[in-house]
Amino acid sequence: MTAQLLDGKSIAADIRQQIKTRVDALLAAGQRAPGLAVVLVGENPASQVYVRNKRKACAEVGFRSELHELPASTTQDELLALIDRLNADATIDGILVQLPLPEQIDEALVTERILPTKDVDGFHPYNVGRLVLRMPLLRPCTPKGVMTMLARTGQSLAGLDAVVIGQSNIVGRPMALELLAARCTVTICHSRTKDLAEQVRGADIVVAAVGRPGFVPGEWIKVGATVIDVGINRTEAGKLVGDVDFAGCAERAAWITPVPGGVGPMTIASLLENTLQAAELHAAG
Ligand SMILES: Nc1nc2c(c(=O)[nH]1)N[C@@H](CN(C=O)c1ccc(C(=O)N[C@@H](CCC(=O)O)C(=O)O)cc1)CN2
Repeated sequence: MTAQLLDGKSIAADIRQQIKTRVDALLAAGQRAPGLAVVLVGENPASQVYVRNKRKACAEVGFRSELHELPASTTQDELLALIDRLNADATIDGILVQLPLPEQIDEALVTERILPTKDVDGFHPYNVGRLVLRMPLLRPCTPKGVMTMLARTGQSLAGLDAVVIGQSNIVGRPMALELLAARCTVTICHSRTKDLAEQVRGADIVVAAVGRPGFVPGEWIKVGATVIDVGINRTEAGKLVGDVDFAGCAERAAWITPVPGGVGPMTIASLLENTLQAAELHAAG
């Protein structure tokens, strides 16, 4: 079997086109463009790429975005003060603080400072709590993008066995909640999981989000499974690779996401959807 590609780049382009159409309608109705504030602390090269890609996508769909670049030496209080100002800014519908943050800053404290209705990353406990309680509002971008990709396969997820490898707050844990809400039977695997290969071998859907290049070999994949690779690993040669052995997994899977060009672009597309949703929430008062 050679897997069908879940082409995140083209799915994200479709979503951007739909959003641009909705923004054009807002503008035609005399409303302002949605506004996104992007906060970047430090000089992490990967974060600089992601922030640039996010703002480029904003421009393409007609959002207004503003970049707040702070030095790596920024104190926690300085960052919290900026967030307070952005929370109070009525022209800002969404606020995102690019992660990771320098070690002197508590990411959880920063995340909780963002108004839940401006939390377009969906990381605030309020928004995660709503996901737990099946009352989703603003959903974490990467898991939301994965669900959009899974919908494109046309398969019903109800009753499927899903294995999520990785338990991070921004991917693994909310990913498991999204799959549970879609009525999958979900297993979250992590560094202490016994016999990981056996867990994966039983999965109809495998989401790899461990940050280890080529971690999931093809021999672990059930024939006909769907493989979602969230990994973004840069090799010594500077090549981007995912968390799965793509060639090996593609021989057995029915569907697979590429890296690059898979989940990454969908993360940004979901951010745009969240920002438009936040703008509509704010316009509704
Ligand atoms: N505040 C946030 N920080 C981080 C998030 C997040 O959702 N919110 N997620 C990740 C990084 N991330 C978003 O910021 C992200 C990663 C990758 C891509 C992407 O488009 N990747 C491309 C390749 C890009 C490249 O050339 O390196 C692809 O996979 O095709 C977008 C967003 C951690 N931080």
